[in-house]
Amino acid sequence: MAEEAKRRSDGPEADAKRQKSDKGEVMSLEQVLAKRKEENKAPKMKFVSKNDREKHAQKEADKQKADQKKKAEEASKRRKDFLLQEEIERERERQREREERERERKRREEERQREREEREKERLKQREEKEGLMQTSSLAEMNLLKLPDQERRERQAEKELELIKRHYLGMKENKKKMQKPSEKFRNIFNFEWNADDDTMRGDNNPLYTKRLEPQLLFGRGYRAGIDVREQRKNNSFYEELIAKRAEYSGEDVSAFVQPSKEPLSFKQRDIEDKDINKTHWTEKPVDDMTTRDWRIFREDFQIFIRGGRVPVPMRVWSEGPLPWELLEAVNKVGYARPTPIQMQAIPIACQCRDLIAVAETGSGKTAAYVLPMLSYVKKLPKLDDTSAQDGPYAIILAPSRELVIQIEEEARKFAAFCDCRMVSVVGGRDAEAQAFTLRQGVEMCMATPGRLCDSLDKRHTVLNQCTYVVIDEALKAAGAES
Ligand SMILES: Nc1ncnc2c1ncn2[C@@H]1O[C@H](COP(=O)(O)OP(=O)(O)OP(=O)(O)O)[C@@H](O)[C@H]1O
Repeated sequence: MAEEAKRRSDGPEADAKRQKSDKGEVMSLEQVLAKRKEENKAPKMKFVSKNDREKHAQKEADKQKADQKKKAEEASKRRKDFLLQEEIERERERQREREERERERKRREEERQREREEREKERLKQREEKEGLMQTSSLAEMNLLKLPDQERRERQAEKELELIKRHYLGMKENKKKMQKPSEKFRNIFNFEWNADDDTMRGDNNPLYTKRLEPQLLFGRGYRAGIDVREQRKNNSFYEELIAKRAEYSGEDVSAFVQPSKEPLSFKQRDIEDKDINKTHWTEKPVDDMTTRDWRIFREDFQIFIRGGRVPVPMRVWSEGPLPWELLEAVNKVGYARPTPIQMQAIPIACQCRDLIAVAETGSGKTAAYVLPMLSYVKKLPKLDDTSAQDGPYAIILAPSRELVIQIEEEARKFAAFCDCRMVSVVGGRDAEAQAFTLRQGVEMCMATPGRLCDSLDKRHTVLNQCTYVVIDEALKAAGAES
């Protein structure tokens, strides 16, 4: 553009000169002017209809699209070629590795084969040497080395035949006798004592005239360390004692003498057992219940026990250890049968044994510990003005006020029948009234741990004679305290 502008500004003369220098010939001024006029002539305007313009635009767009498509195809082809090339390269690499591995395997195989062959050779060599040695030694053994060949072969065959016979016909070989060390040294320490030299014979010593025998009938007449059943067969300790007693005092002792039982045979015992086991526990009186029946009973009610000498459960209230007043109370309250926890826990608790009982909610745990507690308290002397100062006989601890009140309600159902007084010591109630009742004297006290400690601190009561403690929801109660 800058060149064009310069050319125009220079004028026709400079232009003519340039033309001349360009082509090697000089143009006339007119020619230059004509040419410039020609060049400066405005381009001829041409009318293009809208349709044509649209067609043109469409053509342009198609062209562009085709170009783009072509470019995309080319790029895709290039990419495919590239990937193909890469894949080929990779395959070549893999092939190379395979060949390498194969070569390595072959080399190792050859090496192993060589080693094997060497070992085999070595073994053969050793065997040959050994056989040679053996042959020489066996020949030497038979004194055949110096013999001529024919004779040696005959002797060797004889020897072989003898060996075969010994092996297959079981001919005995005289083994060399070995002497045991104990036999060897037996005769070394041989004390030649005279029988008269034995001082233990005690011909003269009065100590040994009567040998000491263990006191068989000491205590109950059994010797320790010897089977008791065996001893019992021969022992008449009690019979002798009873006979002596009868002789001495002239008493009738027939009641003490037990008729000896003839032991039953296993078969008889089986028959008896079967007869007893035929009846179900529901049809048996309590005295006929066997250990097996009690086991079935516990299984039926899902009672699981731990501990030693656990008393049998009560099947019905009347079979239990509760006094008649409490049985009447239970009847009045309307508890027809004991629940499983009551069946097992009441007989244990009535023996005043420590007990941990676990049962689901609403299974009658409260009655299971309240009834034995009432039974225990009932047997103790009634509290008077003096003994009331030593506090209650029994306490029940529960973690919450609501539970204590619930326990009190349950206990009151039965307490009236055995004239037992009780109080619940909980928060939210008149503390003075509770202290007053405690001082008046109560056999049973239900309390939350916190409030009971409070009462003890304030000297409302003491626990000088409390020997029966129940902790309901023990885990929670412990948690509440801590
Ligand atoms: N032998 C029984 N026969 C019929 N009802 C019973 C018997 N024993 C207890 N019950 C009743 O069963 C209900 C639940 O008893 P209880 O509150 O003692 O159960 P629980 O196991 O102590 O429950 P929780 O775990 O909530 O303290 C009470 O209403 C009680 O009167």
